[in-house]
Order: sequence, then C-alpha cells, then structure tokens
Amino acid sequence: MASSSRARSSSPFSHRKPSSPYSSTSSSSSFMNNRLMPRSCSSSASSYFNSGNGFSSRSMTPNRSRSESMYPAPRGYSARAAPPVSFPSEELITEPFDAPQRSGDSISVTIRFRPLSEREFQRGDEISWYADGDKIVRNEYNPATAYAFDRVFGPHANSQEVYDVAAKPVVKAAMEGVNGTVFAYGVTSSGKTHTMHGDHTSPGIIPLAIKDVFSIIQDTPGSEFLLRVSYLEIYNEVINDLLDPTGQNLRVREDAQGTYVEGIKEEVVLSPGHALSFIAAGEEHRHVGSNNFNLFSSRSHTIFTLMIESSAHGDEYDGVIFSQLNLIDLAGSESSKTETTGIRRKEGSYINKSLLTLGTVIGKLSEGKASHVPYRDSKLTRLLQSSLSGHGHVSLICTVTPASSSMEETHNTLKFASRAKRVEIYASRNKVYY
Ligand SMILES: Nc1ncnc2c1ncn2[C@@H]1O[C@H](COP(=O)(O)OP(=O)(O)OP(=O)(O)O)[C@@H](O)[C@H]1O
Repeated sequence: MASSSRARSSSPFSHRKPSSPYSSTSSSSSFMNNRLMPRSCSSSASSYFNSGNGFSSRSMTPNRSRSESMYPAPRGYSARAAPPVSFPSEELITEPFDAPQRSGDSISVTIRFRPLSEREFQRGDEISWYADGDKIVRNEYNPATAYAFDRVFGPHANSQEVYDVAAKPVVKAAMEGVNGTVFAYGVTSSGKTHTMHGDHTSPGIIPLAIKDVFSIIQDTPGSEFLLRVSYLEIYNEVINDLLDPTGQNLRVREDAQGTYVEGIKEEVVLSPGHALSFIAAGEEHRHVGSNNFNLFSSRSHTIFTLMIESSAHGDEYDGVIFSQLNLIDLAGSESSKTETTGIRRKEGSYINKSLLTLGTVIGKLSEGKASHVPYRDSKLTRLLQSSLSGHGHVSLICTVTPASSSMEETHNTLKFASRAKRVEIYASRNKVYY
C-alpha cells in the first residue's frame, strides 16, 4: 500500500525516511469535511491536495522498506531532458576566458546591488561599482573593468523584480518536475537575507516562491499535488533541523544517488500561510540557538527545501512527477579582523572555509574537465553536490554593496559569480510510473 514515502529525486536534499507510521488509507488523509485540514504531521503524513476541490488520500509514491533504498530509480523512471529555463546568455566583458563548449545549460547568475547604507554614507563611502544597464557591472574608478551577467539589478530594484528574473523560472520548472536551487551569495550585510526572506513590506524570494507554487497549483486543474518542506541550517559545520529542535548535528549520508540529510523532518504544507508558519517556527529555533551559542542568522547557512509531487487525475494520468526546490540563504563571509571574540572568530573561520570550498568547487566545475572536485570538504558543498554537478536548475543571486570601502570584497563576489556562470548543468525532469 502506498505511503507518503516519495520517490528519490536527484536533489542533494533528499531525506530517507522510515516507512510511514501512518498508512495511506482514507482515514489517514487530510480529507476532512471536504476541507484541507492543516495538521501537525511529520514527513510521514500523506496529504494530497489538488488544484480543484477534492483531495486524495492516496500517495503517489510507493512505500519502501527500510532495507531498500528509499529512492531507487524505479522501473519506468524517466529522466527526460527538460526545456531549459530561459535565462539570457552572458559573457565576461573584460576578462575573457576559454569557456568549454557548452552542451548543457548553465547556472543563471544575477547580481543585486543594495543602496549605500546609512553607515556607509556617513563615513563618506563613494560608489565604486555600479549597474551599467541591466547586464553589466562596471567599476567606477576603472571603467574598463566590467563584468556581464544574466541580469544586474541596481539599488532601487525590489525583490519582486529579482524574483521574476532569478527565481520564477526555476520555481516553474520545479512544478514541472525539474529540481531547482536558488541561492544568495555575498559578503556580510550585502543583502542576502533581505533578498531571500525580505520582510512584510518587501517579501523575499522564499515567500514569493511559496506564493507562486500555490498559485500554480490553483491554475493546474486536473492534477493533485503533495508539498512538503524541510528547513535546516549549517552552523559551524553542524547540520541542525530548524523544524525540529531535537534534530541536532544531523549526518549527511550518501548512496548511489547522491547525498542526503539523515532524519530531517519534513512537514506537509497545505497553504502559503502554512508553509510560512514553518519558516517562522524554524527561525524561532534558530534564534534560540543564537542565544545559547551566540549564533546569528548571518552565522549559519540556511536551506529551505520544498518537495513537490504531482500527478494528473484519471485518464490523464501520466506518471508522478517530483522535484525539490532548494532556497538557500548563505552566511556572509566576514573579515577576520572584525571578529572580536573566540566564538565569533570560530564561526567566521567555519563560514569562510565553507565559502572557500564552495568557490573551489565552482572553480573546478567551471573548468569543465574531469578533475577532483572537493565536495566533501564542507557540509555545504556536500549538500549542494547534486545541484552543482548538474541535476537541476541553479540560480545564483549575488548581493553586493556599491560602497568604495567594500570595493575589493565586491570584486571578489563578482569574480566568484563570473566563475559560477561557466558551470554547466543538465536539468532533467523526474518522473516515475506506477
Ligand atoms: N536591496 C536592498 N534594499 C534596501 N535595503 C537593503 C537591501 N539589501 C539589504 N538591505 C538592508 O541592508 C541590511 C543588511 O542586509 P541583510 O541582513 O539582508 O544582509 P546579509 O547579506 O543577509 O548579511 P549577513 O551575511 O550578515 O546575514 C539590512 O538592514 C537590509 O534591510
């Protein structure tokens, strides 16, 4: 009998689960009084909802015994080439490179400037880098130094505009069974959290993506969906489950299909508000951690994952498509000279080491030739391995300040972004027939 165990996708954030304690009988479904009932259920719950009024109690993915891999490539598995999401092409203007012949798609790279902060303004910072049109970042003092990207947003762009370009196509593809990863990269205080989370007046990529996912469901009559979320942080190279305070120091496991976090909690979500409530709860857990360990949001990488399954009804049934959408707010690198305490210094060195490893991994991948890629050198790159090695769309949003006092740091971010553009990906649709 079916349970909520889902088919294994090629995403790095796949989580094995024991067989469901809830059987997927009608009594375990969320179909109560013809209303979708949010409930406090763990990953094992199976609650399907569709784009119409009805709900289904059946799971689309098969139950698997513990001894079996939860996500083997089942019979009938098909990984069809999906149409690439339409990101515009890009090229480096002043630092030409020998790009490998591309046969796949590439990482989409977006740059987002924030305005000069009050602090920068007060201390007399000038503009050192600026958006020259919507594809080029240019240096004010040396105009010949410029980089081109898929898209560059100046300081007055809002998060909805950034979302529409850098995340919406990835979200849309994820709803069609193609794994996706959107992540924000940049030095501390450059605007990563503003971009990924935002606030009530200016929601960021994560709430906008959640809203979009539910609106796509509404606009997809005749299909049923199952959505689950997980939320974790990597703090000092330790993975903590933000949806389950007892889930500390979780292990990264690996099997033939890639890496996954063992024992992470997944929650079924039934509405945008429901999904956002889990994020809010997760932030609370992270905050508690902060008090105990001097942990700040900027001191951990966070990964919010939305797991999506869908299937058409009745005669229209054409297999189950599934995907994972990973929305990542990286911790910002910070100069060690700003660290004041031992704990801060330790945090900073973990952050810098993992970001350095990310840079090395991107650099190796961008070379486009077979060589050792040190994914295992950090938890972040281990978890990102499947995404970066090409299984799904990847959108990198690099946040930068125009301030002259951060000119070198911004230049480093631009160089990282430039390298990332050269990484090839081969996104394919995940589909399984039962
Ligand atoms: N595009 C923007 N427009 C207006 N304000 C912004 C923008 N980006 C960032 N800010 C503001 O700048 C400050 C720092 O931003 P934020 O906290 O998002 O940085 P961060 O990169 O996440 O830093 P950290 O790495 O320390 O977490 C915040 O007050 C934020 O509101």
